[in-house]
Amino acid sequence: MDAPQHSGLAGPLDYLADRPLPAGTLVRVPLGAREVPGIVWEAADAGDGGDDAGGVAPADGGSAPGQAVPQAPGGPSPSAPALRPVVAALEALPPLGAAWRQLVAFAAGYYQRGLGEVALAVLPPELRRLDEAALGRRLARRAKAADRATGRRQAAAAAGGGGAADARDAADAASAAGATGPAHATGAAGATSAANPAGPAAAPAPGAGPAPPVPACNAPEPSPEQQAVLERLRALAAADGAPPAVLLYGSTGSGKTEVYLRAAAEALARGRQVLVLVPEINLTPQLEARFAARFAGHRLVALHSALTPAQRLRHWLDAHLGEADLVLGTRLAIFASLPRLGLLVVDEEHDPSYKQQEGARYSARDLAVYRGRLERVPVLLGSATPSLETWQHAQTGRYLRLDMPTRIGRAPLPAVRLVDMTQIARRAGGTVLAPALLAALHERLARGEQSLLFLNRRGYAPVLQCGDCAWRSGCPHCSAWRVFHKLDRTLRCHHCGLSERVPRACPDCGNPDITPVGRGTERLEEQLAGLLHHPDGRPARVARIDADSTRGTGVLQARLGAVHDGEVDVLVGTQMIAKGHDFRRVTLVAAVNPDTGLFSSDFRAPERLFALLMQAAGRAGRDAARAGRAEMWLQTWQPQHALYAALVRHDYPAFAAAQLAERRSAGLPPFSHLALLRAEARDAAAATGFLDAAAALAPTLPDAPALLDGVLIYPPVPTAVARVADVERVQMLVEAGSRARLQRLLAAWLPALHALRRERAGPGQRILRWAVDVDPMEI
Ligand SMILES: Nc1ncnc2c1ncn2[C@@H]1O[C@H](COP(=O)(O)OP(=O)(O)OP(=O)(O)O)[C@@H](O)[C@H]1O
Ligand SMILES: [Zn+2]
Repeated sequence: MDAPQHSGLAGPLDYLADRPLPAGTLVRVPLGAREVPGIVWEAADAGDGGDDAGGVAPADGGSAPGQAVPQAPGGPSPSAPALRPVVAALEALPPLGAAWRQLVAFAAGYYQRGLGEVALAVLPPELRRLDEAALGRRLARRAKAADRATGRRQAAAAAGGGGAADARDAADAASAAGATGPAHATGAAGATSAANPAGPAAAPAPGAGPAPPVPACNAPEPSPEQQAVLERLRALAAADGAPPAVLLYGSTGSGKTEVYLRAAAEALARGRQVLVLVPEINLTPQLEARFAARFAGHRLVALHSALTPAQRLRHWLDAHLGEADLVLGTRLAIFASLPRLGLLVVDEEHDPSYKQQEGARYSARDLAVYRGRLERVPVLLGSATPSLETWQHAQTGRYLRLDMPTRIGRAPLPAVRLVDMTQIARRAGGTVLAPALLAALHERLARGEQSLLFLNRRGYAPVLQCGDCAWRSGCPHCSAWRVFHKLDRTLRCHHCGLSERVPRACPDCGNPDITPVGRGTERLEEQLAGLLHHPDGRPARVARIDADSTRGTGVLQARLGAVHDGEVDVLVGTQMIAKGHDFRRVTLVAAVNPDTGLFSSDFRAPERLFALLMQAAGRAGRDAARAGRAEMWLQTWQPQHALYAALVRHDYPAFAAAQLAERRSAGLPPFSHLALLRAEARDAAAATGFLDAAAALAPTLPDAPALLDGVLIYPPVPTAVARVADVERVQMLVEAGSRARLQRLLAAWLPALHALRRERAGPGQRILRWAVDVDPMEI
């Protein structure tokens, strides 16, 4: 669905129902000539005859704005045009709770999208396709399976388990109450509050009595720092009102995950559900294993985009029906419906992948903070290198910062060594690794330790070139080079996906001598295989992990398993290997060419590079017994750079202070608030023209002087890769001193841009699409 983003046009529409439907009920409604899924957003007033379903947020609401009937809280007003009836209602499904609807409404408003668009986009696609009968069958099947499981669990509880079964029963009962639908006009609210463990059937209320026992299964004794953090968290959970978001600022390997596990155990013991967000799908299996091992008696489900549609629906229902106690997922899981949510964890909160980059461009991290406040549950943001926004909030006291500076087992952080590449004689083909680094790698091989080589560029070489003429392997459809992949002898564009066999000779002059320029992970792997050997002459076992080498289910997990089992001596990879992994035998991490991150036009590039390198360094020396020898090597042509100087001292606070000072003087976030207007067209002039016209519209808006006070609208510029798949992309930055100002302007301005787009239909004016990105991550 190519739903245009549209603000202000996409509030709920009114429909008729033959009986009162509780808010949060999934329905199918007519929209224009089509039938679309929708959600009852506001139940009609029970006193008005009960024939109005209230506002419905249809999936495509607003794409037919002429249909929009303003929401009339007291039922249809006499002057309103005839309402169309709801086609079907999925009454077997407990309605989506008030908190969930408020989260979605907030996200739609804040990120300037249609309500129905966001609401339906964040539900499992399969759910939208089910009809009442299919859903009924599915729920009946689940109920049967659940009965069997409850029997098993009650037996287990009798044998000494905790209050999980009780809380589950309460949730089941609540779901059942919600599912009766028409008889309970306030069913939605009833379901959410009944599902909260406040009733006698539930586990002890927060703060009642001493801390509940934590299941002891394979849990280490917490360190003093972990202990202190957990005590503070306990106090927060027991206090009245919404707790502040907590930044868990802990070194790599300080045991943050162990804190999540224990905080989760305490929430579970209170009968609550726990949501844990991780930045990348490929980090979910290992974390899932850790949680599953710890919480054997609890239901744990994953929610991410790599699930099959059927799995995603099943897991979503587990969460929504209150049957899953723990939900572990990537950014989309922030919208999971959790009737008894008690704790939100955002691991590696600084990670850019929490920002959705298409459609509704939301930040799952920011929404987690909002959701925590809304539902009055603790939010734990964990990082060794927090985002500067979060760090600033911790400085000003908006978030509570809890520190864990010490690595488990008092292991020191790896020593950081800068290799000054300007001092190393250039050889033909480029120096792969500095001699000192090569020697350090051989030391590890001799001791039977592992090394990680990190290069954030996949493929064999980023470009091929002809030795005779000016030909280079450009992409015909993008302003980018096509990357040479040697293994399957292709030239591939990483932007549009175009893949072709490598030509035998230069397509322009016929010269057979075309050569790779630069180095990607494939080439690094190949070169290392010839360079590295054990003391007895055996070649080193080199493996590679990047998006190319790990296609296919299970490949990545198998390869990671080989590293954990010691079957690999040197692991080469992209940022996929830098994050999260708890490798025990790695004592050397090297960044082969990190400088590329220093000179980006994006003001967040240094922040991202610093975090990535700190995180990569954190993969070394995680086993205290070997940590004394752990090293992080950086090959750089910029040895004096302040970023590296801070990295050598492991000094995130100094780096953050310097960056924040720069941002303050440049008026950049977190000291200002940004939105990007993007336009795409076949022709760059049309995209630029649209944005210029949009900028010209702003001062003509009603109340423009007040709206534009303290707001800067910059001239449109091409994006970093300006053309992708023959589409030109231009963006325009809008900067405001406060969030509220930015929101006010966008809410008034964007609706006018829909009209503008329709007007600009002339030759050379047409754009393909436009969108707004609030709090953009990449500039
Ligand atoms: N209290 C403890 N006693 C002993 N071992 C512990 C303790 N806490 C954590 N560990 C172990 O220390 C290692 C590092 O812990 P963990 O993975 O939780 O760190 P982290 O802070 O999440 O790391 P990173 O941010 O680098 O991913 C793990 O192997 C974990 O099992
Ligand atoms: Zn391309």
